[in-house]
Amino acid sequence: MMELRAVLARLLSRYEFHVVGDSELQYWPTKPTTSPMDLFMTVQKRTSLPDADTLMATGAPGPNDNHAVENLVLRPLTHTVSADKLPRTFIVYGSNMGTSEDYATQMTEQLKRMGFADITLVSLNDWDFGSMKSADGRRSLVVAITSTYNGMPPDNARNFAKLLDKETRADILKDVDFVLFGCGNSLWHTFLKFPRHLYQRLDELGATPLTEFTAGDSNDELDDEFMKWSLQVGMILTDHYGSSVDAYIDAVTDKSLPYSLKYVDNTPAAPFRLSPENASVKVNRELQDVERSGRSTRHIEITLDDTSDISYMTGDHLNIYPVNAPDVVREVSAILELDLDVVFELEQVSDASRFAHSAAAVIHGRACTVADALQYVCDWKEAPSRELVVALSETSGNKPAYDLLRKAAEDANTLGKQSAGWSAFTAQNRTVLDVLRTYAPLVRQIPFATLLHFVSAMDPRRYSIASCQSVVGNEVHISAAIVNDTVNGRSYGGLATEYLASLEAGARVSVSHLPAQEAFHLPPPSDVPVVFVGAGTGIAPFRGFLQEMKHAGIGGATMYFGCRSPEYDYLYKDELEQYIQDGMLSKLQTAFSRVGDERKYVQHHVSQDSAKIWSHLQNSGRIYVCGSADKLGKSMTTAMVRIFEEHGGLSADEASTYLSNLISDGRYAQDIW
Ligand SMILES: Cc1cc2nc3c(=O)[nH]c(=O)nc-3n(C[C@H](O)[C@H](O)[C@H](O)COP(=O)(O)O)c2cc1C
Repeated sequence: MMELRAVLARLLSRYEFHVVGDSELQYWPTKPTTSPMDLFMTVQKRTSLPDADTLMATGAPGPNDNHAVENLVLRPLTHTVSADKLPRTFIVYGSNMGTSEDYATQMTEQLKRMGFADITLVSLNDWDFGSMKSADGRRSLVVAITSTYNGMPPDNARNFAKLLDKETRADILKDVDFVLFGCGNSLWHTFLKFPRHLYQRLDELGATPLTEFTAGDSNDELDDEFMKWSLQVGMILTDHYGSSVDAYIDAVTDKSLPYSLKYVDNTPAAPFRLSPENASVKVNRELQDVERSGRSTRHIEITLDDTSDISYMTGDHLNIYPVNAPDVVREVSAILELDLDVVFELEQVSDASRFAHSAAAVIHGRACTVADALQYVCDWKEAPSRELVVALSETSGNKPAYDLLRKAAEDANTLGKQSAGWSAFTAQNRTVLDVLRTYAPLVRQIPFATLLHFVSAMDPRRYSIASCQSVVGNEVHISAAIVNDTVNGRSYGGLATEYLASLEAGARVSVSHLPAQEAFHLPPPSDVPVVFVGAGTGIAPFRGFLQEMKHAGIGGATMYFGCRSPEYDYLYKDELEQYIQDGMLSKLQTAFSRVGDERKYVQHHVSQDSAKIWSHLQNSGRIYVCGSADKLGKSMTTAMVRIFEEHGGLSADEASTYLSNLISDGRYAQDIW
């Protein structure tokens, strides 16, 4: 796809395109900006070039009068603007889990290579947007990339968002052009809420959007959408500011690799870990009757080192840094024919990286053994990247045995990841490890540094904390559902959960603490009643809340808990029944989905209790929901909207707004994934 765009850019800089006829263009309804229907053009070699400076000064149309074409024409090379004439650029991001930050780093690299010299990369909180008004009328460019959490800004954008909303000077950003990419997940009721809000506020404060609002969905092909957007933005900026077309083409097609590998003699001073080992496993026990359920959920108690400096609130999250199993490490080293004890360093030889979160980017700067790289850094269980598949296909020659691989690479480059070729390939090669196994001879032709560049570093996995620190002291408890899918006769264990399941008492682990959103904590003791709704391991934070309530001597909570059967996966049954005896729970409603003919889920019970739920909310009550976004989060949203329609006499729209207001007031708090 990148190559096609680059070819397009070259064509546009060398030829004039004129649309035949003057009727208004119609677009395919599903792609209203990118896919025109029945578009016919004449093509002529450029003989005279439009004057870029005149165009920029007057905004006058170029030699192509047709609007659709005018928007696409890239300025010719002879009028390339020097770096100091290009705008000062702020690449600003809001990100909790690193995706938007990663994309912002990639945009920084792309823009640098396009010739933009004055670039500042900062989180939204660190961006001083109040000082953007220019003294000399020179324009600035803002490239904003942000996610959203429960419809709110990410943590490193929260303070910024408060200032932005307070800002009343309508022209404060009048010297600013901006482009924005939103990251979200369509499973959330508040899909892309903050990125949309940011786009609107930047516009209201006088900034000029250079593209329409664009976003991706992490429940779909987020990376693909970002890639398309970054290429489109590159073209638009080249056109708008007159930067070099060739530099743009080089920036988006440069395949030079950023790292070279050097083997070194000395053993690294310290083992290579993404985060230091700072805790030990105390207990790791099964919560289900595995024989009957066929599934496993582990209750894990972790003792924090005194030096770990972790203090948490009930309802917060714990990050666990996964470690690859020793047999995977041995297998990968055998495939790569690498000695595990060898020590290497990576040297940066170019800034061409589009993978800020690659294993190579993380290792770069420190000596590392092959063993540590394979065990503690590389994510062998992630889906293969397009770049890895393309690199392998380039070494595959014409052998028919590699047809599937070549077709995948070709389709991914031209049609994207929805294409038949890519889908057929990933159906058989779900993980990088699968690819290494299937294409071992090709993998060995790729330098190790290149492989490290195409494989991500393992992300920590986040678990809801299932304990209250006032009760358990220097411990932290979690409940982990162990993922184990079988596809094509192969077993695919979850990266972190398979690791967690394997941990024995005494095992050392790396953990860190993540605060939950403000609303997902218990209200002050004297305050309002609470309702907990959870399914499966969604019970975890409520176990912590109930410990806290007992510790504080508070009672009266209502709990809806869903699982399959009281016989085999009723997690923490004894503890919950004890909380009823002790009065922390005044009502415990269970929903069993595999008992009897009728499948019952928690939302059905919540709907049945609609009058109570409505009156609970009228009495300033709070509702907490924890479980899968797809299954529980969505159906609870539907159930709540119906309750508001029925008891509040609200229309569907009003009921949705009512729910949104409860969420922003922190009275309907969700911890869903
Ligand atoms: C606890 C939690 C809450 C989330 N809330 C929302 C939301 O309200 N709306 C949305 O569109 N996406 C939501 N998401 C999805 C993230 O915004 C999405 O995964 C995004 O790509 C993360 O980007 P980041 O790594 O830059 O933070 C949520 C994800 C989590 C884990």
